[in-house]
Amino acid sequence: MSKKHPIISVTGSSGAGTSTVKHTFDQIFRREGVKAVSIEGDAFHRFNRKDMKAELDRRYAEGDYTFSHFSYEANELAELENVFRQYGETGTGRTRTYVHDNDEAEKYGVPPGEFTEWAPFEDGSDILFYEGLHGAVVNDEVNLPKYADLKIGVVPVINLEWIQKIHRDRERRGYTTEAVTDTILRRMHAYVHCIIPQFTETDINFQRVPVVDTSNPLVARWIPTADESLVVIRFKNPRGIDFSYLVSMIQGSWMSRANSIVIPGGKLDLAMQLILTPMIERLVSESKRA
Ligand SMILES: Nc1ncnc2c1ncn2[C@@H]1O[C@H](COP(=O)(O)OP(=O)(O)OP(=O)(O)O)[C@@H](O)[C@H]1O
Ligand SMILES: O=C(CO)[C@H](O)[C@H](O)COP(=O)(O)O
Repeated sequence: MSKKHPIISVTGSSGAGTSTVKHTFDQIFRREGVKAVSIEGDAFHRFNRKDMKAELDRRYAEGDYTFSHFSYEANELAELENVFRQYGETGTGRTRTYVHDNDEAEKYGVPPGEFTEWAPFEDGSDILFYEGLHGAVVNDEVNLPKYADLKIGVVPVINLEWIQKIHRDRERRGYTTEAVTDTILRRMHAYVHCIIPQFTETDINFQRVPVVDTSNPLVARWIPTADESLVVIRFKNPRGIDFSYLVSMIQGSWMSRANSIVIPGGKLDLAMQLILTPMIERLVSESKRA
């Protein structure tokens, strides 16, 4: 953790909604005059698309069916930890972009499935914002929560997460439902061993829960809307959280546990603003005094 150069990490599985949550953070940063530099977690994939397929084929041939983009070994996590550590110490660092589709290819001038060159963060930032798969990994090699000052989990219930991923990958990345289903299945081992353990490290988890039937996520005609869902917001350390204020400000919310508040899905943006704005303000004001 760093008082001088704070880091916020937002972790979620593929399709969980971390990019969507980033929009809310960007609104808070803009309103609070916070200059944030950001990392899109796929930048730290170890392989480009072609090499990843070759690696998958190699491992399958050896009988290893557990490898995927979720796996630790498929990502440069030691490099990510170095970036976190360097940013915490100096406010500098670097990142790149993994290009997923033709729209991004046009934007970055790099073909889909390839990386842009590494580039330094802009100078003079107040915060480093990470969103991706591995923002709170603790394993034998790295301890990312040690460097992140605020750790957020975006963890929709799994049927909803699959619906979101299927719709997003179909509409924005050109994959078929069958291809996305195969990807979900292939990633299951690493999902259990590499992704979900992070959500006990995170300070706050936002878990969207549909209140409509999602029994067969493979045939859902649309992603359950905000009004078709609730959100469970769990705080790892509830001390200091003014729950009575939150319940009074968020119409239709209630406490489900001493560390968890449940809100209507349509109030997620408001809840994030109410909860995160003071936390971000405190990180930045403390960094200015450090
Ligand atoms: N709170 C929400 N309400 C409704 N739809 C949502 C919500 N969050 C995410 N989605 C939808 O789910 C899909 C996946 O969201 P998003 O792209 O943010 O996921 P992601 O975690 O960034 O995925 P990846 O890590 O693979 O890039 C998108 O179609 C998005 O519009
Ligand atoms: O979204 C991802 C993980 O969250 C991966 O970056 C993505 O699936 C890799 O893309 P592709 O296999 O299409 O090159």
